[in-house]
Amino acid sequence: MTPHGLFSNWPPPSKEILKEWLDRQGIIRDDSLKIVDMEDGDGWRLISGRAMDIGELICSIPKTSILSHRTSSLPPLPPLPSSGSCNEGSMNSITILHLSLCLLHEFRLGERSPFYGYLQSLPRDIIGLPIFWDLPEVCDEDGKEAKKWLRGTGAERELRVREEQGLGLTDLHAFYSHYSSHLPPTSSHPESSPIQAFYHAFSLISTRAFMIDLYHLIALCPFADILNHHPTQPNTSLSSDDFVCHLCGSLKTCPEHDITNSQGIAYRLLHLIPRDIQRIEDEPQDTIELRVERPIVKKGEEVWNSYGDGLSDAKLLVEWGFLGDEYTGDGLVWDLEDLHLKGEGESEGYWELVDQALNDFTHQDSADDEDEEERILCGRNEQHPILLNLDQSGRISINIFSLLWLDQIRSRRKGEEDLKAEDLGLLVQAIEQIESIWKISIDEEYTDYDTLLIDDSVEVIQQVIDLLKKRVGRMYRSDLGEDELFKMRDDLSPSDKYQYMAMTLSINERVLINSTLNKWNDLLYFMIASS
Ligand SMILES: C[S@@+](CC[C@H](N)C(=O)[O-])C[C@H]1O[C@@H](n2cnc3c(N)ncnc32)[C@H](O)[C@@H]1O
Repeated sequence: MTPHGLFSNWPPPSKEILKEWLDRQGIIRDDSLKIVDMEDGDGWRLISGRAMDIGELICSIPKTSILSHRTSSLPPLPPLPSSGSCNEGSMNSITILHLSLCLLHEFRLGERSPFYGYLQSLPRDIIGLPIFWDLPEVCDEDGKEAKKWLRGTGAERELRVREEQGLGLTDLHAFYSHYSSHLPPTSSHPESSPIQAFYHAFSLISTRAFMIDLYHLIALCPFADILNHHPTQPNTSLSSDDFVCHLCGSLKTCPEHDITNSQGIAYRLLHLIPRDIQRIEDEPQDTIELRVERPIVKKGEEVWNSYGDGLSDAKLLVEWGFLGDEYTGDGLVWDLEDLHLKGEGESEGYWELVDQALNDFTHQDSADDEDEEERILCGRNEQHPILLNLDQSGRISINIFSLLWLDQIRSRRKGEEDLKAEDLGLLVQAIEQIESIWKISIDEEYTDYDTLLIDDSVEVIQQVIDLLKKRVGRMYRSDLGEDELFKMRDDLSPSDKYQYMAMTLSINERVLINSTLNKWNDLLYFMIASS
């Protein structure tokens, strides 16, 4: 049993109690939707009893029924003694930790919580997120072994990012040791709860809370949180008007807090077309909706949500505790330190140079370009233009190549000369040249190519190869081949579920890196042999 001390007298989760509670809250659901058990018996999912077309309503949830720090009865928190810097990351972490405390408070209230009908439906054990894998009392020996397999993977990086944002295990401890005495005693919990109770609440917030609006910030959305995530073909996503009054949460113009225009409409609504403003002003209540988007829902099949676009397996594992079956996301990501460019690459001037060179250079992914998958470099990521990654198709980002190439020019000149405008022109030529040599090498047509820039490019190719080798070399049991690893994973006992996920992630990343390494080695060999 999970040692959090919660739910000792609670009957098992009941779908009926949940449905009655949802009805009382005015949460509207399509009649054909059915809550059923997950195939492995661990949790629930949603099935549709009929085909549903695009635009049809799956559910509508009044914001009064969501569980946020605004709707919880936990008294407002006093400030942390030293909240340090108040950047976006730390605000985000405080919001998550605060809502975890609110949820724990509601659990401690038990049947006296107005959310009881919903709370009783939630998982009773701590969700085994990787942040807890080192704790045998939460994740047994399986977690400890699994943690080793995360070494060098994207999940290790995601865990580091979470720590930098103030969501590491030590942050959970610091927050809870400061605020646990702030939890009011309840009839079933007159004493403070152990840290494991806070872990449990945190694991539920990490895996189930959604961003709602400027007033509630993040919240648990009953019923909407039954939907599982589909990485590539979700049927729906949660929609909430987030531009509410941040003081009272009103979506329609609020006479008390809003600054209005001459027609009495709040400025925060003026980005909308008049028809939508009218709809908002006339609506009796503000709701969160899930509607069928693309593709349509099929009869008898699961209705899938999207927890976010392009979420990588590493992120899904760290924040939601599972792996998707399909590869999405940015692939493998490097930092400037990994490229030994921390100093230079961090300076804006350096990125400006790369930007200047690449801005006019069209090497963006385009669906109608048949050769796209055959390239050795991938274009810049629209959302993160300075991302240093290896994409899921085994292409190194043009940013990595560019930074290494400029660095190669600088080191050839031994720092005696700054980079010049002509160098940017040469960089673009080098990119085009690498692509065309790669194409010649795979087409096996031994055509002549211009050998200008070859020496520098060969150096850069060596560095890309080193970068990839180093990444695999850092992984746990990097001495083992892919076949041995697959066998080891498939021989695991069914109870070693964390090891299974961690090994799967680690093996998938190795397969991607090794296939990319083969391509760059082939390219290097071809260039040396044909020059
Ligand atoms: C918002 S809840 C969804 C409801 C969940 N099935 C339940 O019964 O509690 C998110 C959790 O569901 C599970 N989940 C969601 N999508 C999944 C998927 N595609 N495959 C496996 N598990 C998934 C993960 O455990 C995740 O942390």
